[in-house]
Amino acid sequence: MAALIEDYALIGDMQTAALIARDGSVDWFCLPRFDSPAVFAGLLGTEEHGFWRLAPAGLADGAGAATRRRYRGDSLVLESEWDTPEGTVRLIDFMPPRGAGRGRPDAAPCLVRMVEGVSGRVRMSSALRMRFSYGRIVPWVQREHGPGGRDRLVAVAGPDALWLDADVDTYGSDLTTHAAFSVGAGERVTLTLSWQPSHGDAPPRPNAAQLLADTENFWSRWTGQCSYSGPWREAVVRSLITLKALTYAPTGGIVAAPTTSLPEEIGGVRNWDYRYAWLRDAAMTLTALLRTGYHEEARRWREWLLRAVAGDAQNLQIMYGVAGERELPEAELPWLPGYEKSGPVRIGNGAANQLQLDVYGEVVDALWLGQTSGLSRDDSTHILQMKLMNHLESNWREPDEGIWEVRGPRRDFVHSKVMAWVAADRTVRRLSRLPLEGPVQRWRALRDEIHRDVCAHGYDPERNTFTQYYGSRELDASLLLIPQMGFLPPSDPRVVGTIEAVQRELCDDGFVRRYPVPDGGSDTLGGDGLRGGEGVFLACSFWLAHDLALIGRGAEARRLFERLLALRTDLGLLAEEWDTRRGRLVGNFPQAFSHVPLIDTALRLS
Ligand SMILES: OC[C@H]1O[C@H](O[C@H]2O[C@H](CO)[C@@H](O)[C@H](O)[C@H]2O)[C@H](O)[C@@H](O)[C@@H]1O
Repeated sequence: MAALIEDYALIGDMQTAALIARDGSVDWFCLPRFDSPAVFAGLLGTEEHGFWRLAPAGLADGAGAATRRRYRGDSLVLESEWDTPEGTVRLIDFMPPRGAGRGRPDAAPCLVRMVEGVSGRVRMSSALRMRFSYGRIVPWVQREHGPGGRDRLVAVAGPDALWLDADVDTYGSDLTTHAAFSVGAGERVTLTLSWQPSHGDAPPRPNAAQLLADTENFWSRWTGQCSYSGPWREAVVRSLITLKALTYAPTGGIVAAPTTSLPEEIGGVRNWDYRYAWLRDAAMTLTALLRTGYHEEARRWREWLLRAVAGDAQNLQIMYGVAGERELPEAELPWLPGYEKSGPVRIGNGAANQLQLDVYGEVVDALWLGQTSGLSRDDSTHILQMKLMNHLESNWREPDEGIWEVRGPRRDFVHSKVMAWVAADRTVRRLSRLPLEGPVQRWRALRDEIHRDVCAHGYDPERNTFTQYYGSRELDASLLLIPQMGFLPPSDPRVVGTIEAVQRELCDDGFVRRYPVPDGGSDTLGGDGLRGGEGVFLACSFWLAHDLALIGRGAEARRLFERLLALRTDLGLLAEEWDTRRGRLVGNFPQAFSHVPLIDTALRLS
């Protein structure tokens, strides 16, 4: 059975990622890209769907969890240690970056597992069960004899080949590759798994010690660029590392999370594939990176955006594949039972074809921040921005699926209109600086018209709150972004009224739900077109802390922020949601959309 979501560690090479449980089991690993089929899908099924466990042998059932674990400094190199009756042993897990610009863009993706003896002599056991195509295909495994008895195993299934290099003997049984060995103090045993297309040549044998040094150097150079030195720095830097890990290095695209179908409710149906580049999530990520000194990522994402949108700027999609792919058909994988039986497991994402008008605002806002943060001026970006604005001018009155990607009827979501205002506002500001580049009067008129429309139709004067959509009485946590986006000042009574209404109606244990949903476990259809409930939404809870600070309730804001920080795992990671009843993280993991507002709120509070 898979571990608790909070028990997983993330390692990655900025093209894909792996999740490793406390007991040393890699239960999720897609190769060669984030959105490729998984070779270890035990996370969403059983051990039959693939895993690689490396841990001390002979520990009693249930006693397999590492005694302690941490990332080595500000890096994605994971260190797990077990104190056993035989002695202490350390396992170092990492993936060396192979991205463009670091000399080895085509290097084979590689998972390195190094076992180091700390004291005594500890018997170790490795069980490697490769199941390609999300746990469905047992590969054909062969031994290749190498010089000096250094054999390699190669596992082939269709287009994929995985090469296992081990310092110790391996043997096969139960369609699984095993190794049993021991390490004494000061000894090191390494096992590596490298992916290659099956038609390609054998990848070189990894030099693990060199790769470890390169990987640690990479992360220390990268985190060394961080300009943030305020309070909660450790949490901010870990969030930045996580966001960087979710960036697809060859193109600059950013995935929302490295997983699919971790449920928003244990046992529920709200299970989605997040291994794609949402414009909304990526734009927000960019603003967090820009504010903490990371300009190169912003420049590369801007180029990614231009390429992804190129050719069809009128039909902007709300998400793309990491290389800009448009077709992301949603399908179910019936052979996977789902995380703790939360089915269906889905790949692809039908939300790609939705209309979500807010993305225009998020994208133009990120471009604006880039412009004001010193990113070089770029004509193509300006042309794109004008095309987006032309489209928005004719379409902002349309009902849409909104920020939460509802699968119910389209509505005039207030947040979508507010973000349309943001797009017009940032365009006015840009053209006020560069008057020759466009018709500032036209965009000013549009901006003011949207503002009047939202205030007339999206605000309920009786209850003194903005509402979820025009004509509704319901609330929506995305309204918390109104003051953060500058639509109205924090001191405006309508803003304060909305924040207080969200606190009254959407809070659960002080954390914020996105909007009202049926009770957990219920079979009732919610307003979002889905059955069942979900946890409190961490991004929205950070937004509340941010707003409280904006309206001068700093102590309350800090208390909420600290409570949210306490929900992070021991390794500083956050999923999308929190189940207040079970006290567990739920939803895809780790989730950029949770780490971004963590950074924004820390910046605001500091
Ligand atoms: O709950 C319905 C929708 O949930 C997902 O969307 C959520 O995640 C996105 C990525 O982080 C985020 O941009 C969006 O605002 C969230 O609501 C899912 O991907 C959708 O397909 C689904 O309809």
